[in-house]
Amino acid sequence: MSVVVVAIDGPSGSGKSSTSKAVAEHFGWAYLDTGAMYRAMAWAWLASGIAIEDTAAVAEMVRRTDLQVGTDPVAPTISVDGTDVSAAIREPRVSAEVSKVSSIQAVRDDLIARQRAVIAAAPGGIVVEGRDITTVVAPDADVRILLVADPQARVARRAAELGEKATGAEVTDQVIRRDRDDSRVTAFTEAAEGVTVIDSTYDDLPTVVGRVVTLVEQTLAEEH
Ligand SMILES: Nc1ncnc2c1ncn2[C@@H]1O[C@H](COP(=O)(O)OP(=O)(O)OP(=O)(O)O)[C@@H](O)[C@H]1O
Ligand SMILES: Nc1ccn([C@H]2C[C@H](O)[C@@H](COP(=O)(O)O)O2)c(=O)n1
Repeated sequence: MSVVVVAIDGPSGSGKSSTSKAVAEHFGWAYLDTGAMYRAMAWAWLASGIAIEDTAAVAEMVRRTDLQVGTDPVAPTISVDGTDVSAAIREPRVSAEVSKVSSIQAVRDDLIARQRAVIAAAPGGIVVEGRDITTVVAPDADVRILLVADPQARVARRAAELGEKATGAEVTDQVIRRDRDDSRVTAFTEAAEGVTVIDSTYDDLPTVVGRVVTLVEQTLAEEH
């Protein structure tokens, strides 16, 4: 039996992680946060002392790094060479630097191969979220969604989530500047052909989850 793949892309703060986890949990499927993989490699790079300009050395470090990703949507985990970095990769210092690492093509090639291996090994189904899932990682996914929201809503959500852990300037940087940098290497600002756009600006999380679940159910019913 083949794996059901739901691919969700979108800008920072549009709700990809929250929505994907809830949809995966609803169906009893796995969940893959590809952004966490880039964050984990950025965390490793920050500890390495390698100059970012030496892209070959950064890519080699990534190639040698053991990355373990847990795909339980209720308790996703991620570790680098045996160290649990689940909390550390969310720190503002990682958010501020991750785009430098994720914009190195050799790093992307390495992580995309690992992402495809996780997808292929998923039992039953998997919800995969990121920036290039609908276009590069899994363009043949059963369901492909671009989850968007207005920049003001995304900044407000991130600010509420981080509270005193980040200043207003850091929040704006994490959302607006990061999207600008990330969109140079991944195409998540426009929906590719066959991708369904879901706008979460005015809908709360349960409503958005319900829309995705309905879309998945309709698509699977049409496939059979
Ligand atoms: N539909 C929604 N309405 C209101 N708040 C939401 C909604 N969806 C998600 N949120 C909240 O917005 C914040 C960002 O959501 P989430 O982390 O899922 O976004 P994301 O797209 O995965 O972001 P990033 O790509 O930066 O990791 C979280 O605090 C989450 O609880
Ligand atoms: N498929 C992906 C997923 C993520 N990235 C990059 C871009 C983001 O700035 C960074 C962290 O992702 P987030 O945790 O905010 O979703 O990783 C990418 O290039 N491709």
